Parts: sequence; structure tokens; C-alpha cells
Amino acid sequence: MYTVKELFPTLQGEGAHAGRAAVFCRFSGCNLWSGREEDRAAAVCQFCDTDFVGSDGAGGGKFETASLLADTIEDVWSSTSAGPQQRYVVFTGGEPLLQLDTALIDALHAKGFAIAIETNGTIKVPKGVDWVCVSPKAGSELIVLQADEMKLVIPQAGHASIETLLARFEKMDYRNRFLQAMDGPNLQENLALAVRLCQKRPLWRLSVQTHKIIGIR
Ligand SMILES: C[S@@+](CC[C@H](N)C(=O)[O-])C[C@H]1O[C@@H](n2cnc3c(N)ncnc32)[C@H](O)[C@@H]1O
Ligand SMILES: Nc1nc2[nH]cc(C(=O)O)c2c(=O)[nH]1
Ligand code: SF4
Ligand SMILES: [Mg+2]
Repeated sequence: MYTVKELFPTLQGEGAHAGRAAVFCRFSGCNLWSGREEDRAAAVCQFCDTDFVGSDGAGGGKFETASLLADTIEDVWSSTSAGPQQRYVVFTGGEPLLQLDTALIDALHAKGFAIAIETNGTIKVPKGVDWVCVSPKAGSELIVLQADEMKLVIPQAGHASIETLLARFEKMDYRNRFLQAMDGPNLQENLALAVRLCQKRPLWRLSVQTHKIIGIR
């Protein structure tokens, strides 16, 4: 059984694949926050911009089998009149690695989808995921030490020195590195910090949450 908060066609808004057509499958639940506002202050991850509780979002629901969910993802892809080429699904959440499994990966590969995930990096990635984006969270243990993309949200309470952290991640095996300004009341200030750091440390590029700017999901 898979519990999906929402399932929708859009463009990937962030990171190395920004602008690319994708189906977003947002799984319910996260291991670093319950998703309830009353628990936010005590959570490991306190800055989340997403509602991932339950299965009541657009296209959400409970899917009994991998094949039922894969069929639905295929239907959502086709709903935009996209053909069978360049099929791309992004699993996010919540934390998608609480639910994504080999059965679902295999069912989507059989339909020609490339599979991406947005993960907090605390759970092992199953074999077969085609694009892994890790976004580490202060106060959690990062165990995904190798990935296609790191997307670090800054600044995070609990990070002693951002530059020390960046230097550590620069030595690790991430093929693309992005800084993303934390959205919220200090977004403009956080963006200025991210711009300064990208200029000073050119191994990092700026990731802007483009979907929020242009008003798509
Ligand atoms: C909602 S999370 C879901 C996937 C996974 N749990 C994770 O944290 O990577 C999707 C992406 O949004 C980022 N994000 C969450 N809250 C944000 C905020 N307030 N500002 C900027 N990025 C944020 C996360 O760091 C992650 O890269
Ligand atoms: N368009 C769009 N791009 C995204 N990239 C990462 C997202 C996420 O919430 O994981 C996201 C999202 O929610 N929408
Ligand atoms: S780990 Fe990801 S989904 Fe979970 S609370 Fe943090 S940003 Fe939100
Ligand atoms: Mg988002």
C-alpha cells in the first residue's frame, strides 16, 4: 500500500533539472517531522514548506499495488498530451524513501519512466533510482554520501558554520551542488547569502524555487 498526498504534472522547479516536464508524486509522511504545526518547533526539520499529511491532495489517495500507482502516474503524464518520450517522475514528500520500493521502480521503468527522488538523505536509496537529489537537514544523520545532486537549504539553525559545512560537502561525491535559500520570512536575506556563497565557492550553484515564482505547482 502506498499513501500519496498529491500527484500532479508540472515542471521540476529546482536544481539541475529545473524546467523539465515531470509527474510529481508526493508521498505522505516524513521521518523528520509529523507534519503537524503543533509539532514543528520540536521537530528535527523545522522549516518545511510542504503539506504532506494524509492523502487528500489533488490526485492523492491510497494505492494498493505498485502496478496501480504506476498506471496512475502514466495517466497523469499522458494527461498533458505528452507522448511516451522523456517520461520523468519525481518522488518527493514528505520523505519518499519511506515508501518507494523496488516493485514501484520496476513498474515505472517498464513504462519507460526515468525516476528521480528528492530525499533528506537519512534513508538508504534502493537500486534503480535514476536521479538522486539529497537535501541534508541539520540535526539528522546523513547516510546518502553519494548522489547526482546535493541541494542544501541555507541557513539552517543548528549548522555551526555554513562554510565549514560547504567545505566538507565539497570533498564528497556529489555530482552537482546547489544552494537553495530557505523560504519563509527571511527569504530575501537568505537569497543574498546564497548568492554571495555561490560567488565565493564556485563549486556551488544557486537553485531558485522557480515554480513558486511563476505560480505553478
Ligand atoms: C519538501 S522536501 C521533500 C523531500 C525530502 N523530504 C527532503 O527534505 O529533501 C522537498 C525539497 O524542498 C526543500 N525545502 C523544504 N522546505 C523548504 C523551505 N522552507 N525553503 C526552501 N526549500 C525547502 C527541501 O530541502 C527539499 O529539497
Ligand atoms: N514544481 C515543483 N518542483 C519541485 N521540486 C521539488 C519539489 C518538492 O516539493 O519536492 C517541487 C514541487 O513541489 N514543485
Ligand atoms: S525532511 Fe523534507 S519533507 Fe520532511 S519536514 Fe524536512 S523538508 Fe519537509
Ligand atoms: Mg516543494
